[in-house]
Parts: sequence; C-alpha cells; structure tokens
Amino acid sequence: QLNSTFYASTCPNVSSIVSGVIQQALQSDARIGASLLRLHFHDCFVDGCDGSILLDNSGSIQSEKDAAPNTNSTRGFDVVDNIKTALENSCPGVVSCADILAIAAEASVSLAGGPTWNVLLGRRDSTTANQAGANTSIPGPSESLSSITSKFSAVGLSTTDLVALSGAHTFGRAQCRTFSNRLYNFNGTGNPDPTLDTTYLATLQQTCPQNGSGTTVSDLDPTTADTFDNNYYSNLQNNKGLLQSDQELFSTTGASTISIVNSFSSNSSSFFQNFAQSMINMGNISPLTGSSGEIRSDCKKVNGS
Ligand code: HEM
Ligand SMILES: [Ca+2]
Ligand SMILES: [Ca+2]
Repeated sequence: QLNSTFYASTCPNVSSIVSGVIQQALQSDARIGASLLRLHFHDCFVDGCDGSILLDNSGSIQSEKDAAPNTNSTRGFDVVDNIKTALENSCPGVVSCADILAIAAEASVSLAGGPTWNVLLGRRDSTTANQAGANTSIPGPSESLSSITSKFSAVGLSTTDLVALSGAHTFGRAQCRTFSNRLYNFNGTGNPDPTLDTTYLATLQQTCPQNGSGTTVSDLDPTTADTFDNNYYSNLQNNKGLLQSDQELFSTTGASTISIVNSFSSNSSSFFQNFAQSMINMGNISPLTGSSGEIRSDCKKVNGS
C-alpha cells in the first residue's frame, strides 16, 4: 500500500529537506540520529507507524511520551518539529509526521555510515495516542528473550527482524537505570550478570556507581559509539552487550538468535541488507492510508485542537 514515490510530484525534495535538518542537528549533537531512529521504532510498535508518539497531552490525548519506555528517555522531538516546519514551508499540508519519522530513520542510519534503502511512504497521522499500549507493547531492557520475541511477533516481525533491528544499538546512548540491574546484584544473586565481560563491567561500574544518578548515559556500542556498523554483534560475542536484552540474543542457551548474531558479526553487508529489509518490515506495521487519519500541520497536535 505504501510506495517509494508517494511525494514525487507533491514534495519531490522531501528526502533532502529531512536529511539537511538532521545534518544540521548532528553538528551539535552526535547522538541525534540514534534518537530519531528510536522514535520511529517506538511509534511503529504502538498502533502502527502513525505518528502517535509525537502527540502531546491535551484534551482526550494521553501522550505516549509519558509512557514508561519513553518518559525521560525518548528525545529528538524538537528536531522532528524543525523538519516539519521546513517541509511545511516547501510543501504545505503534504508530508505526514509518521512519514517524517520513517524518512528521518533512514537518513540517520545512512548519515552514520549505515545502509541506505528506499523508504516506503504514504502513511497518514493518527488522531489518537495510546499511552497504555506504549507501556505494554514496547519491549524493555530486562525482559526475557522469549517475551521480547513475542512482542515482535505481535506486530508481525520475525526473529531475524529482532536480531537485525537490535543492531540499531550500534549507536546512541543508554542511561544507567536501564542496565544497572546487571552491575551489582543481578536477579538477587549478589553478583553481577555473569554474561558481562569483567573489564567492561568495571568500566560500567565506574560510570554507574551504586546509588549514583540513574540518568548518566553510556554508549550502547563501546567500540564505535556514533558509527552505524556491525560491531554490535562482535560486542555480543565478546560479552560486551550493554543491555540485558542485547546480550540475551547471544547468551541465551540454545536460542535461534545465536547463529544470526554470528552471521551478522562476520558479514557486514549481510547485516546492512537485513537491517534495511527489517526497517521496511517495521515501517509497514499497520499504517493509516488513503482517507484514514490526517496530515497533521503540527506533529504535536491533532488538527483543529
Ligand atoms: C529489542 C528490544 C529493544 C529493547 C529492549 C530496547 C531498549 C532500549 C533502551 C532501554 C534504550 C536506552 C534508553 C534510555 O536509556 O533512555 C535504547 C536505546 C536505543 N534504542 Fe533500543 N531497544 C530495543 C530495540 C530497538 C530497535 C528495534 C531500535 C531501532 C530499530 C532501537 C533503537 C535504539 C537506539 C538508536 C537507541 C539510542 C537512542 C539515543 O541515544 O537517544 N532499539 N533501547
Ligand atoms: Ca504509533
Ligand atoms: Ca557502532
């Protein structure tokens, strides 16, 4: 239903406009591409890729921004607004906020050295948000592999999609509070997570002392923090996955994800190809099309509100 030429006549420069705003933002914030990619993920997993994550509280809207996986965590909304403003200046009323997130995700990956792909377009914007859905549908960092696999399956994504898309943790940051359960008293054992490399553990304990601030950030990829490459997978092979959910892909006994990690670690182009396909798969999660939904003029608000 979506297609790659949706704006060919109505906003032919949409990709370069989006890319230009992101390049500008990257000048002062090396992390912003990662943050934008994550917004698309957190949008698509809740009622599909419909821009629902962008709506602020107001009237009947209970913002997804206040759901547990997003609060004090998701960022980049200001850049989305800058993109929207630039697009409204060139092609007023044409490009949806949901499509902005999909285009920004591809531009962010490609600007960080990752793959490029033809983004499918034509999504429209929701008039509702689903805060409860955001709390239940987005996987958490301490969840088991089987639970995370179920959440991917619930939106039609496979185990290969899970392993490929987790490779997004090749860039960006995570706060101490999202992995500190691994550092001192893992699952009540009184010891750190045994699947954490001891040198890396020591570094993380320095960054995240017991009773320190949970909001201090650490690079998700300790080797190439801002580059989109396949080092995420060799990190897992070296017990240097930052989140429990990352390391589980390689360290869960008998898991079918192990061989996929090994293959993406040994073959960067296979990872890039699979990542691009899995991003297309994720971007296809129940979009609003045709006359459903609307083209918001402000990504934070439903039209006329
Ligand atoms: C598989 C289950 C996943 C879990 C449990 C998970 C969890 C997390 C957590 C806890 C953080 C750190 C947030 C913070 O500290 O504020 C994070 C960051 C990030 N996630 Fe995931 N994630 C998952 C999958 C994905 C997917 C599928 C993508 C995109 C395709 C993605 C992209 C990112 C990026 C780029 C960051 C860094 C964001 C930034 O620096 O602002 N993640 N993730
Ligand atoms: Ca959504
Ligand atoms: Ca990297």
